[in-house]
Amino acid sequence: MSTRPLAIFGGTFDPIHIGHLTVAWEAAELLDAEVRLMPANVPPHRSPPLASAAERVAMLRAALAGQSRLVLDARELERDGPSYTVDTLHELRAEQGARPLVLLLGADAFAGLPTWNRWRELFDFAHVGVLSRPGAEVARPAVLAEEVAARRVDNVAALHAEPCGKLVELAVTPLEVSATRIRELLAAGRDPRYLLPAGLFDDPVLLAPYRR
Ligand SMILES: Nc1ncnc2c1ncn2[C@@H]1O[C@H](COP(=O)(O)OP(=O)(O)OP(=O)(O)O)[C@@H](O)[C@H]1O
Ligand SMILES: O=C(O)c1ccc[n+]([C@@H]2O[C@H](COP(=O)([O-])O)[C@@H](O)[C@H]2O)c1
Repeated sequence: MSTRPLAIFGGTFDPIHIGHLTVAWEAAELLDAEVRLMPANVPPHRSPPLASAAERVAMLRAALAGQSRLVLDARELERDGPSYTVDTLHELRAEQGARPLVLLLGADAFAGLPTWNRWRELFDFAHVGVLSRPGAEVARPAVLAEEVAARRVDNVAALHAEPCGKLVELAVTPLEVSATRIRELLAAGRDPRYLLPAGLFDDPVLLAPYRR
């Protein structure tokens, strides 16, 4: 079997920035996958976002306009309570049959995986693609290192051949950009225009959550 994978890139996207877009785009190329950006309604393990779900979706729509390789999947906004990834992948697996699913995670998010809800089950539903991120070259906890050793493949073809269970490290262009930094700049009255996607940086309504 070889089917074009479906890759999921979840995040708070408060706001979406050029780091997200660059790594998602490169993952789509490297994996030859459809990539869906999936905003979390209630992101587990962090304080609530400054922008509402509707505001974050409006920013995602503006950021994704004009191309078709990266698409929005807003399904988590329809669920109340913490947006646990295992629940989302369970739902996607039921929809997608045996199609390969790939959960994309920045290296910082991946390092925290053992704290996630039912984290080992994630591999029963999807492969994991770890996206390099500058500043996230931290030691991985031992349980995670064991999981990596058992599941790691170097060739993305292995991800096309099976529906789930493998792990691949994707060397994407390192961009030291974070939503935290962008929020800080906007709150200070600065203009981080080139850290933001076109379609966002000149829109006072979309950026209002960070200036109020
Ligand atoms: N510059 C980047 N390079 C690689 N991965 C990134 C980058 N920015 C974000 N990610 C990844 O995108 C996903 C969603 O991240 P998130 O929306 O929390 O953005 P963030 O910039 O990390 O935000 P914050 O600063 O608010 O924590 C996570 O898997 C994260 O690791
Ligand atoms: O399922 C979990 O327990 C879990 C814990 C922390 C984060 N996540 C997901 O990881 C993605 C990135 O989270 P964040 O906080 O870095 O934006 C987002 O889709 C979250 O819903 C999921």
